[in-house]
Amino acid sequence: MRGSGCEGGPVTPPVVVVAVALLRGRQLLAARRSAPSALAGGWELPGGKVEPGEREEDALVRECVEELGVEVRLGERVGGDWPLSPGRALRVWTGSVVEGEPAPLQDHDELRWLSWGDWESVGWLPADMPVVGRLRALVEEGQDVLPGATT
Ligand SMILES: Nc1nc2c([nH]c(=O)n2[C@H]2C[C@H](O)[C@@H](COP(=O)(O)OP(=O)(O)OP(=O)(O)O)O2)c(=O)[nH]1
Repeated sequence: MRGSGCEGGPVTPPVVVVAVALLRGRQLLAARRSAPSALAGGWELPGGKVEPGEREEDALVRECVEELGVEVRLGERVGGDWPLSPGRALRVWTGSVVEGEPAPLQDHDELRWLSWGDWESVGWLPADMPVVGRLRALVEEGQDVLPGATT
């Protein structure tokens, strides 16, 4: 299109951080970061950066093995790109644990299954707050957000 005023160079794709909202019924797993110091003590959804050449969903399954020691099955995407710091985007899926019990093996010093009424009771990292709100709305609407959800 002429006259668009877009004079910049090629757009650099964002660094993608993937995270999973693990649900057990209406309980949500929150993880408290242990590092770096600027983020330590903040609560987040488990996950991490996608490695070069890696599929996003594969990265998320890998991170759950490394960080929590569990196998997960992913469900639906929650929203689109959630803003992080400039040049970074957070992409979130729902999921459920299919094998193992989550433990804070790496990057976290505490895990907590938050019951439905307590989802906002921890100090989420700023980027996660709207994600948690969106997820609550989806569950409230009765959307089937989990893979092969049973009761
Ligand atoms: N995993 C995760 N990271 C989040 C969330 N919210 C949020 O702001 N972040 C930020 C914190 C970090 O700056 C960045 C994720 O980086 P990370 O350190 O967890 O990534 P990683 O496990 O791949 O670690 P590394 O290999 O780079 O050490 O995204 C979230 O819910 N989950």
